[in-house]
Amino acid sequence: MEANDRTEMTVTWLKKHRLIYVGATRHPFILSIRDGSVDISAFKRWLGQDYIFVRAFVPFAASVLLKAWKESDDSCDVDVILGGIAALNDEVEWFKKEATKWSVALNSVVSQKVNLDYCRFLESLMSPDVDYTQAITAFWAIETVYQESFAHCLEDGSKIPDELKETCQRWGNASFGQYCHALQSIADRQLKKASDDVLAKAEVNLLRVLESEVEFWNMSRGEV
Ligand SMILES: Cc1ncc(CNC=O)c(N)n1
Repeated sequence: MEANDRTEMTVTWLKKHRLIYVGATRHPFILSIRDGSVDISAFKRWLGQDYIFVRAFVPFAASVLLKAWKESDDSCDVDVILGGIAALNDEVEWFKKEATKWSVALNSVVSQKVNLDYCRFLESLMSPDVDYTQAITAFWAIETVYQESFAHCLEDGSKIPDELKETCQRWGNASFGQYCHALQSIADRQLKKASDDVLAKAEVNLLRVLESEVEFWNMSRGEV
């Protein structure tokens, strides 16, 4: 590959940073859901913390939508992102229902440091100084880690406990996969025409997302 080949930048980056990507998408927590050995207290911790994260992810998604509307040459981007926001609306309700099922009191969950740091990072990406290319690349990466992780749980040979199937289906289903691919195409199109400076920043942000996702799973297992 030529050093300046910008075709499918996201694919190039995921190859380059494969170890951390695999760390985020094949984490022991995910593997334990897949093989049925998951510690239920870890699952409940994840549920409470992820609800806090998702609530911060909603305004981030809204900021990406705003940037798409202002900066994108293709009005379809707004539709893709709006679809993501609609899914988030369902997701917030799902978390409430799921929390009741597992007796997790969402309003008394205290955000852990890893989660606070990740939410603060999201907030930094909401700044108007961060351009659409950087924002959409981070957005794609965040959604894709969950899609890849939970889709792996659903692959052949899995022994997911019945009561966790819905969780895996939420992010592992085919239509969420298509949505992630649509985000990836948008990110690749934007990265192709970005300045070297924006490209460098987008890659740093991608690494930050992948590291944060690994830490989020570690936290869920009670390891931080
Ligand atoms: C920590 C984390 N990363 C990604 C997602 C998936 N995006 C929205 O739901 C999520 N829920 N939580």
